[in-house]
Amino acid sequence: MKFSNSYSQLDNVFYQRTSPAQVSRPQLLLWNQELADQLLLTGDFCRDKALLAQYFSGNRILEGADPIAQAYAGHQFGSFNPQLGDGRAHLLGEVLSDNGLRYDIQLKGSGQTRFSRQGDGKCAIGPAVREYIMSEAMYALGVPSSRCLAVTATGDLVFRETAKPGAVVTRVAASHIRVGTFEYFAARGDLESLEALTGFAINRHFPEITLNSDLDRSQRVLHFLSAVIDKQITLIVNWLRVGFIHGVMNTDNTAISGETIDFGPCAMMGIYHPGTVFSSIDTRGRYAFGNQAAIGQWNMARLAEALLPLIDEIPEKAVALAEPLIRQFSRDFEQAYQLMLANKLGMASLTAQSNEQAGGPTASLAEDLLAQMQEQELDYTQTFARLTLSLENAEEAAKLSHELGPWYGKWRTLLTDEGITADTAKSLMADTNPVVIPRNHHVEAILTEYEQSGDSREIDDFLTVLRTPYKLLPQTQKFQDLPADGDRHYRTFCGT
Ligand SMILES: Nc1ncnc2c1ncn2[C@@H]1O[C@H](COP(=O)(O)OP(=O)(O)OP(=O)(O)O)[C@@H](O)[C@H]1O
Ligand SMILES: [Mg+2]
Repeated sequence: MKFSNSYSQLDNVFYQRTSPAQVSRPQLLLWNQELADQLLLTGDFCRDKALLAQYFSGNRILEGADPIAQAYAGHQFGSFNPQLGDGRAHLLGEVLSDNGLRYDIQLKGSGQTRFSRQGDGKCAIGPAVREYIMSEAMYALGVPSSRCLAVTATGDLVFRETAKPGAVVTRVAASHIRVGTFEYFAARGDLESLEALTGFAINRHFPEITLNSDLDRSQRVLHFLSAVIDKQITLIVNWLRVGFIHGVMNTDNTAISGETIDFGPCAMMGIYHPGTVFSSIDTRGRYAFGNQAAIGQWNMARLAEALLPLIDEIPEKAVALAEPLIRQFSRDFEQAYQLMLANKLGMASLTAQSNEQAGGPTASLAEDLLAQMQEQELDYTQTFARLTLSLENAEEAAKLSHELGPWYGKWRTLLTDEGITADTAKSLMADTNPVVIPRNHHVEAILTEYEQSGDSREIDDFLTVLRTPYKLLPQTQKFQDLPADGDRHYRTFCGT
């Protein structure tokens, strides 16, 4: 593994240089060979589980790594906390992947740092394995996401409500720069670091902005903000496409790269309802399924605020330049969201009328379906998968026509009117509507079983199914049945 360490070459206000904690008995629990191959991780040590456990528990440091804990701040449930940072994570460095892109390799659960506050710096096996499963599922679903290379048991206990076995999860992401990283320097009035961070983030994620020599500083920063907003829109539209609820969309959990990070209290929506919330601490539903776009926009407004001093020295002027980009979020999101729903219904673009006016036939057809799903308490994933199937299966079509009433006929008529054949619609829908999601009750059952038996075969089976979410495998059904209680009693917790 060949590291570069561009982040740790920034000024030391950006991080604390610190080593992961030593652990008692490291044991490799999960290893992601496909990801290792993509990261061009070769060499004998990759075949030596004991050695991998040493490296990915933090007991040994890979050659060339320069471990740091990154500083960041963040708005948590709307309140600003100026001092967060990696309280239980160590960034080892960056590697070049087979796609020519640079990825961070970070250990999480790897011990205390200067940013730990009251925390123990650790992670239990359950949340570590959960992050591995959920992030791999998201990646396979085609949703921008951080991924996991490994989960390593530490052999040490972690004290939560009870004593639990500890683990270190190795996370891979395009970077770990968060909206909260910008807020950290803005709140301190450290404009020099803010500018350095912005330059770093632009080089790393949007090099085309650096290459455009026509832009002055203000324009570069505005282009950057706009590019981050576009990525957030794409991310959230994808979450809504597959029924993902992040659960803790604080600005410290919002990556500039536009990837899903921090899988602490996340969950999947079964029965469609925009108010769906599973996180035990989200008592007011701030991060409910249907609120995610509005929160995404709110988070982008926090990023814009942090960037204001780089946009113009005169605050009013800076606001006047940044504000239209934040307002544009709503329009761009709506467009992307409606297009995504159209795709879920087999239409590659919004119909001509929908493009001209909000509430055109495609948009209202989709809205009507969602309203009906909500009222009839239908499963989101299953309903779209059944609609897909119904295009080639008359029996399914008859059933749906009965269950959904006139809506079904209206949809088929619109497809015909738009000149879209059943085959064309079906192939688009099959690529847009997953038949497999990491259903909450299965994720929990698998984690419980694993914590009791230590046998990872069931996890492997589950992952095999999750890795082909648009295809039914013989063993798929086993992991796709619906929970008896419709997830009404399901709760998630931050993995702290
Ligand atoms: N057990 C812990 N020990 C020390 N710090 C912690 C612990 N758990 C969380 N924190 C810190 O609390 C803050 C918020 O935690 P949060 O649950 O959002 O993040 P996380 O799951 O630790 O990490 P990430 O966002 O990197 O996935 C972060 O600064 C995090 O480092
Ligand atoms: Mg976090």
